[in-house]
Amino acid sequence: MKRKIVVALGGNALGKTPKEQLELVKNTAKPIVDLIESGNEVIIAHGNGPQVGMINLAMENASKMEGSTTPEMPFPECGAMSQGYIGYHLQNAIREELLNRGLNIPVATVITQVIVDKDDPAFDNPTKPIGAFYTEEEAKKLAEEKGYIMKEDAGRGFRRVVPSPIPVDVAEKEVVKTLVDNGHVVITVGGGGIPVVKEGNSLIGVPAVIDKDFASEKIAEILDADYLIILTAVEKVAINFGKENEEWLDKLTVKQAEKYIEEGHFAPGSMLPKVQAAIKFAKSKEGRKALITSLEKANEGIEGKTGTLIINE
Ligand SMILES: Nc1ncnc2c1ncn2[C@@H]1O[C@H](COP(=O)(O)OP(=O)(O)O)[C@@H](O)[C@H]1O
Ligand SMILES: NC(=O)OP(=O)(O)O
Repeated sequence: MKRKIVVALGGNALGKTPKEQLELVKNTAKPIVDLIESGNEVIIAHGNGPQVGMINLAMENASKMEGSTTPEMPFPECGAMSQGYIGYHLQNAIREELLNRGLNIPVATVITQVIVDKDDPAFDNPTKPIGAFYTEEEAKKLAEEKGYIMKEDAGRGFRRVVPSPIPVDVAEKEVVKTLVDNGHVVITVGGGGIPVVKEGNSLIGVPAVIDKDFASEKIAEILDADYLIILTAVEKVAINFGKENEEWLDKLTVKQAEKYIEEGHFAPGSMLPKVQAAIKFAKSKEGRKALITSLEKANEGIEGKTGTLIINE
C-alpha cells in the first residue's frame, strides 16, 4: 500500500562532526530508501541542535579572535547553514543508496523557513538545548563568558538553551508540495526550519530553534501525510523510563498518551515533544497515525511489527 510518510530524524542519525555525519548518513539512508522501495512517498525532516550550536559557537569564537576579519554570524543564518550542511550529506547519501538499488529518483533539500508568532511566549523562556554537552562547571564558565543560558538536559549534562517557538506555517510549503507530487524525495524543515516572522511581504529571521518534532508534524499536516514517523535512539516509548518498573509500549491512544504526559513519564526536551507531536498529528484528521521507533526499525515499524504507534481512538 502506498503511503505518504513524513520521517523525522533524530540526533543519532547525524552524528556530531562532519566526518561522523558523512559516515552515519550512509546508515540513515538505508531505512529511508527501504520505505521508498516499498512504494511509499517519503518526506524527510531532521534535527540540528548539536550542529547549529557548533556553527554558532565557531563563528562567535572566530569573530572574537584578535585581529579577526570574520564577521559575527546572526543566529538564523547559522540555522540556514546547518540545513545546508546536513541536507548536503543526507541528500547525497539517499541519492547514492537509491542508485545502488537501481532507483533513479531525484532528491533535493529545500532551504525551509518556518513562520512563528513574534509574540510566542517561548521567546521569553529559552528551553531548546543546542550544541555540545558540558559539565556544570564548564556550563557556569560559558554562561559568565558568553552570556549563554545553560540548563541540564534530561540527565545527560548541561547545554546552552535558546527559545523554541511553535511552528505556525511553512513558508516554502507550495514548493515542497510540488516536488513531492512530482515524485521527488524532499528534505525539508531541517532543524525545525529557519524561524522567521512575517512583516508585510518580508520574512525576518529570529534567533531561535524550532523543535523538529513539531515542525515535522506541521509539514505532515500540510502535505496531508498518512504517517508521521519519528526516528530516535529507542525502539519504543516507555513509561517509568529508566526505572525498575519500566514498560515499553506497542500502542498508545491519544487519551493514554495525554494521561502519561500529565503523570510526567516523558522527559521535556527529549521524549516529550515527540509524544506531543505524535498526539497532535493523530488528532489532526481521522486515520492519521504516528509512530515512534528507532532508525534501524523504521521499516518493521511501518509494517506494524515494532515501535510505539500513537492513534486517536
Ligand atoms: N519515556 C521515555 N521513553 C523512551 N525514551 C525516553 C523516555 N524519556 C526520555 N527518553 C529518552 O529520550 C531519547 C530521545 O530524545 P532525544 O535524544 O532528545 O531525541 P532525538 O533523537 O530527536 O535527538 C531516547 O533515546 C531516550 O533516551
Ligand atoms: N531542531 C531540533 O529539534 O533539533 P534536535 O532534534 O537536534 O534537538
